[in-house]
Amino acid sequence: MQNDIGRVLLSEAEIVAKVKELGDKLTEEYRGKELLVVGILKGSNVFMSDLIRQINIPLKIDFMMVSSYGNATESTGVVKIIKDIEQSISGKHLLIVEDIIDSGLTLKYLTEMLETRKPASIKLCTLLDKPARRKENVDVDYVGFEMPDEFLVGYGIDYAEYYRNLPYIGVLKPEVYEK
Ligand SMILES: O=P(O)(O)OC[C@H]1O[C@H](OP(=O)(O)OP(=O)(O)O)[C@H](O)[C@@H]1O
Ligand SMILES: Nc1nc2[nH]cnc2c(=O)[nH]1
Repeated sequence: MQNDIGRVLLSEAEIVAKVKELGDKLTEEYRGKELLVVGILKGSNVFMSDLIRQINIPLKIDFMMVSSYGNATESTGVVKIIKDIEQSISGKHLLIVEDIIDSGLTLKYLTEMLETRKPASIKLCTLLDKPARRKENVDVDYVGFEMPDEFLVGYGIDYAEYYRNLPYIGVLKPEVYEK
């Protein structure tokens, strides 16, 4: 698996430091508020697990699972909800956690849909952002790293469901796609 990585763009240590920095900011932002952290599966799983342990106030967690990419490297633009949040979000402060924002199609759809359920607020936190790829304008409140327009894997982010367990973010060697 490690042999398939052409270049490491973000090391494990850089990610750990950034997650701590984000956790400190979120602790201050949500102190005294009823916080529900919602991870968008599957990609956010690794980031979310690390992030919530750096937020030092009471909080609840939930997950949504949506599908927009399948095994493709380009968004299809069609967002399908596979698993929904299992509790009422009315009056709660929602923090949506993503691993990566690319076209913005997934979050645009999700935030508009969740707004109709009348939460107290919705904010977005993503580890990685690729602003050059944006097709829909979404306001992202917390961004770990801005990334170039390359297909990334690792730290929860997959190619054909593999590489999610890499502790760093990298790009694959071109020959991996030819397999
Ligand atoms: O801004 P967008 O272009 O909409 O892309 C972002 C979405 O793509 C990725 O998920 P993916 O569909 O690959 O599913 P996964 O999280 O299960 O890997 C990522 O986790 C975001 O949810
Ligand atoms: N694996 C992967 N999925 C994505 N979804 C949106 N952007 C990306 C990316 O760079 N890599």
